[in-house]
Amino acid sequence: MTFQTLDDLDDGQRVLIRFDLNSPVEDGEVQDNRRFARHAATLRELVDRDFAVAVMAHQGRPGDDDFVSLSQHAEILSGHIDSAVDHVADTYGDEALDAIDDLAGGDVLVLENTRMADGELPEEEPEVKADTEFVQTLAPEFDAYINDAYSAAHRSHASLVGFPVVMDAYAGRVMETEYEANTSIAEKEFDGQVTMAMGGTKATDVIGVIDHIGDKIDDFVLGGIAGQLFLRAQGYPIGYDVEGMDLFTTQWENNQEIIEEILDERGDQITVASDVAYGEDGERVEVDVEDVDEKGLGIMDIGTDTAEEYADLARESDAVFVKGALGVFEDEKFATGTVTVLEAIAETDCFSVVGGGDTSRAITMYGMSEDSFDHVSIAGGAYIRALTGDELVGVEVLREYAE
Ligand SMILES: Nc1ncnc2c1ncn2[C@@H]1O[C@H](COP(=O)(O)OP(=O)(O)OP(=O)(O)O)[C@@H](O)[C@H]1O
Ligand SMILES: O=C(O)[C@H](O)COP(=O)(O)O
Repeated sequence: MTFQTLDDLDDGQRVLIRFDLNSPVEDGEVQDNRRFARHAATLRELVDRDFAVAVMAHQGRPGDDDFVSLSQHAEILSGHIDSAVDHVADTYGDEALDAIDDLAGGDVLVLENTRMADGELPEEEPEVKADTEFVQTLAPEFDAYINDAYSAAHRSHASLVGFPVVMDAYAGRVMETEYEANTSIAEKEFDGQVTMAMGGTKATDVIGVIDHIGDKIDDFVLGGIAGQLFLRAQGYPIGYDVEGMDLFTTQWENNQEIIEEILDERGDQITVASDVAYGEDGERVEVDVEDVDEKGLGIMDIGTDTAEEYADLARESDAVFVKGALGVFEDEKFATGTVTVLEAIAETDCFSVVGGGDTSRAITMYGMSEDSFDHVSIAGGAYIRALTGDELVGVEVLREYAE
């Protein structure tokens, strides 16, 4: 059985919804991003359908600089739905309960950062989370619980898994679309070539994907840190820490064995860069990997020939999945790899999914339209798990307790 959605819910009820509004915080300011826009669409529907809505979400992790209140998140959401969104600086205490009591149809209230609530952390079984005072106090205040936080659904925290055990639970619109698109790799049959372009800084994630779904993908084309580690494994003096960039040593130590295994068993499915780009005197310089003779090069992008080669492969593909940028696209000099491949995917009518919070930013930054892709995921860790076929506990509990 699958989960229930907003189509199964009668209008005008009192609902408790979980969003994932976890965002970059710069100098104390929460940065607006795609997560707000996506959840705002769900929220707009709930307001239009006259629901009284309380929102739960987390921001950062305890102890980190970005572990802040959700007051700014409420303001940003309000801007997106163009109607009032209140905030209460309490998670489930008296102040929160009073504010919930005052909610009428069409009202929206954002509760305080769920990770400030006793019982939200650590990760435990849904039935254990359901027994927390947090869940036991809030659940009776509402007719239904909605989980829209697909990108946090790999976490077994109270606000994500506890409520479906004790009350009617539904998937929100973001949960529904993300789930469908991200599991497509496991569930869809593609007629022709299936390509996966991967890069970014989290090489361990990328390598895990290759290891898990090698049978479903014809070609992996690599850039970013993972791409350089594969070049290192092939004997090139590439993929070593340079001053100011210590992304390689630990990820190499943790993955050397598996990279060598992958190259042994699936070498013909792996394509790495034949040329790369680095910075010198503020300029982009390109070099063939065969001509790199020192370990100290700070490689920031795949080269132009490689980018064209990857783009050609994308154009020939029936489906393309992307995780992680192929270069440091935030600097225009080093955006060639990422943008050339994304533009090729956007222009062809292959089935395409682009995942990863940072990577999906390149689409907006370089003037591409989200509509040119079948799906642009706002999830990082959850996207990876879905691609590898791993279950997401937040989704499983919605299914398990569906009526
Ligand atoms: N050669 C490189 N050196 C350093 N950083 C790189 C390189 N290539 C790509 N990156 C960086 O990788 C980042 C994106 O990768 P990341 O691993 O964070 O993946 P994501 O999937 O987009 O995000 P998340 O998993 O956090 O949602 C970009 O910000 C880009 O600058
Ligand atoms: O931003 C994310 O990937 C999700 O909100 C999960 O956050 P977490 O990694 O701090 O649990």
